[in-house]
Amino acid sequence: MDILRIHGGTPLNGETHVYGAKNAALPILAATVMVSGTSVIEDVPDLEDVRVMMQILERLGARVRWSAPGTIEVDASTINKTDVPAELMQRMRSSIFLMGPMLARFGEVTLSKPGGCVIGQRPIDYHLHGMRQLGAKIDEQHGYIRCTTRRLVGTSITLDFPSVGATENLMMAAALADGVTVIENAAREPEVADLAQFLLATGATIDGAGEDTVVVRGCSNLHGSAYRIVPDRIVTGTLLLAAAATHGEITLHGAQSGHLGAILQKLRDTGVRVDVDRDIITVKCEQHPRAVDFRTAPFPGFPTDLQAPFMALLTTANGTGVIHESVFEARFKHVDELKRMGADIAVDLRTAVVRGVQSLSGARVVASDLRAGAALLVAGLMADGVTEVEGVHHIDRGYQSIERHLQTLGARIERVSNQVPV
Ligand SMILES: CC(=O)N[C@H]1[C@@H](OP(=O)(O)OP(=O)(O)OC[C@H]2O[C@@H](n3ccc(=O)[nH]c3=O)[C@H](O)[C@@H]2O)O[C@H](CO)[C@@H](O)[C@@H]1O
Ligand SMILES: C=C(OP(=O)(O)O)C(=O)O
Repeated sequence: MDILRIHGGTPLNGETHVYGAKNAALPILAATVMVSGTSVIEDVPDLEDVRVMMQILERLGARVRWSAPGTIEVDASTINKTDVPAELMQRMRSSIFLMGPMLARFGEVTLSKPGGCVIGQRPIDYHLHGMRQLGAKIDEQHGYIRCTTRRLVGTSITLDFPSVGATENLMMAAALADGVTVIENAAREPEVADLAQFLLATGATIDGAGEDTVVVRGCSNLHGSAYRIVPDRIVTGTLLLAAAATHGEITLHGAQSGHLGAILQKLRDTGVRVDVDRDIITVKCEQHPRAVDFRTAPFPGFPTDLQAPFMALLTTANGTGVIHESVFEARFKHVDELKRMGADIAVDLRTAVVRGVQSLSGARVVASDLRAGAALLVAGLMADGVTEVEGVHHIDRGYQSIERHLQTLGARIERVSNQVPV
């Protein structure tokens, strides 16, 4: 087992680049199964989830390889299986993205319940309901989900909640369906728009992705293309928060500030200085941050994936901040670990009240999920003394070589292998 050992108290300083977004790369890699010809996907982060997606594609029969650092080539013409192995399904939430594309191209797919961060129940009922509306037959038995169709037919689908995954899955299925599909109350996250851009590059016809009504005109064939993934707004936000929390100054290149409106505004509200110049964001913390309140919400609201790292910043802010988590019902698992480090946080259902303390003190803590892990890294970087973070495999699902990335910004952090859990 790996741990991350952090000697806290050193301000982050320096410059670095932001890499492509996990949450865009994963559905786009899944979408390559619909393409006749080779897809070349650039700026793909080397993450555990990306490797699992590559394994799934390989097990289905596709030819998949890293053709250069950050570039994955997929030739899906050799796919000869339609069962997604259950052990790979369980490794991440994004395995569910095989449903729409496989169904659209082969008329059948067998999956099981996806894994991913345990931050709530995370049902897949919107995905299943939408696929049925498009004409799929779905049998759920013994933990397997068997989806079949003679042909998918475009229709009108209204989501009960703007689910990112359901919007993406249905958009992919609709791209090869007969006729027009209209998805209402669609998720507006930038990763939805990025998936649509990839599909457009392959010849699909999609209007409105990134808005709340998406219109997909089905076509009979998608062709190979090269596509560059959008920068990761959650990694960008995490680094900005880590810099602010350590009272440092960093500059991020290749960032998309337009995707970070809510988080940049909240950071400014704490008194942190944020400067944006095209794709460059600089953050500088000149004074002790003051507490702010926020509630998470679908895009363009405050992203739930940055709730935990922002909470870490608030633990030592001046005053009391109130956080409401409206997207997932169980996304406060980092709270007990932050409290072990000296934070003063009270939780009532989906609301956390964070009273700023003077300082955090390093401790051995456990990351229960990806962004909880990010919060503990931020906390460890700002704490007095040494923090050791267990559960690093969660962090590796979403942050590429996190210790090396933070080291380039002056952090005193190392990965220690073969540790016995306490
Ligand atoms: C790989 C990926 O892109 N993951 C992101 C995606 O997850 P994911 O696509 O799983 O998140 P959703 O937007 O679907 O989930 C939002 C809410 O809808 C509920 N829901 C969702 C689907 C469904 O069929 N039924 C249902 O009830 C969920 O339980 C949750 O409460 O968006 C989340 C919300 O921005 C982010 O935190 C995740 O990082
Ligand atoms: C919740 C997340 O990921 P996933 O949906 O892949 O579990 C995340 O990226 O914070």
